[in-house]
Amino acid sequence: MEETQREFHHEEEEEHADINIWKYILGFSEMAVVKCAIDLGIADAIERHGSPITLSDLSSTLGCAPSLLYRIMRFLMHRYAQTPLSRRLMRQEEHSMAAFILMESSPVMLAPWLSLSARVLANGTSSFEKAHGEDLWSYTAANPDHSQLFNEAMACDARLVVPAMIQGCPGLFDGLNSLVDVGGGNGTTIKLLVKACPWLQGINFDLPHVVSVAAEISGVKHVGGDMFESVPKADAAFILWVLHDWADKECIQILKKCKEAIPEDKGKVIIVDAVIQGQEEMDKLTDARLMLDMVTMAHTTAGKERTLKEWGFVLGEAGFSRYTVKPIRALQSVIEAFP
Ligand SMILES: C[S@@+](CC[C@H](N)C(=O)[O-])C[C@H]1O[C@@H](n2cnc3c(N)ncnc32)[C@H](O)[C@@H]1O
Repeated sequence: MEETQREFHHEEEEEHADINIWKYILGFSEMAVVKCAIDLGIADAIERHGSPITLSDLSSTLGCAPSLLYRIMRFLMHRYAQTPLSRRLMRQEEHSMAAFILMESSPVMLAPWLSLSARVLANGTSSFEKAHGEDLWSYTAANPDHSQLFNEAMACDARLVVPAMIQGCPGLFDGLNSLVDVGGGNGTTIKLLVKACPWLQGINFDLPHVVSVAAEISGVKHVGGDMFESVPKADAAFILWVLHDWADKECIQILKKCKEAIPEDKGKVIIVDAVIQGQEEMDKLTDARLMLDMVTMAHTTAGKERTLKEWGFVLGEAGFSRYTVKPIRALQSVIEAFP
């Protein structure tokens, strides 16, 4: 009996392998076709049409062959309900993720994936540097087009995270008069925060080449600089999706600079970053967080997604006396750290 069960289990595992190996081999097509759909403007054309559209109308609107478009649509329809998810592929939409997909599927960001194994073997040589000869931040400084694409991609995420944070952490910004967003990109995050909490004076702090081209935002001052040297003073420092780009040593240095920027008695640092959970705490976004960790491995020099224990370590080393962690409806959690 036991032998039969073991055989059955083995057969099941083999079948699982037969199916899933194709997901590994062909999985890339998923992002590539989604990019193709954005490039063609499929979701935008359907939205403009205002009601379900026939294949022939859609293909003539887009100016492409119906037979090829049919196969693209068959793939997308098979995968995605043509509702909130497909709307995220529109370029101009509140929850659009088009820029994020275009950034991740750009040749610049795809090239480092090809040398991921070399990085793992060499234990440290960055795949991005191997592909481009410099790290991501030097590359964006020298390539304004890529910098713009990168900042627009980050802004897509900010538009999802900020409402999730405000809903999931009521009172997070109460009692603060000023807030500095460290590594704030083009200022989308602080713009949304100041809009939601109009009593806040906002500072958007990022590298000079990023803030010098950022659009003016009412209630927000753009400041260029280097977070490893100093961070502009404010009642609280906010840092979204920045610390995961760095190794522990750099992460501790950035946190120390954030701590210096806030009042010792009533200041706080608000970190918004992923927390990698243990087996028993897995949720619907666990897989996406593990994928994100692979992205940080491919695209940053020594960044990583951290477990709770790893967050505790860097916060302790940076001199924070206590911290709280709150999951929100996003890839990231909110960590409040107090001096
Ligand atoms: C992954 S992006 C996050 C952007 C933004 N916080 C968001 O999530 O929308 C990391 C940001 O850190 C900035 N950055 C990198 N090195 C920096 C430095 N030394 N000083 C200040 N900002 C830096 C980059 O320019 C980039 O905007």
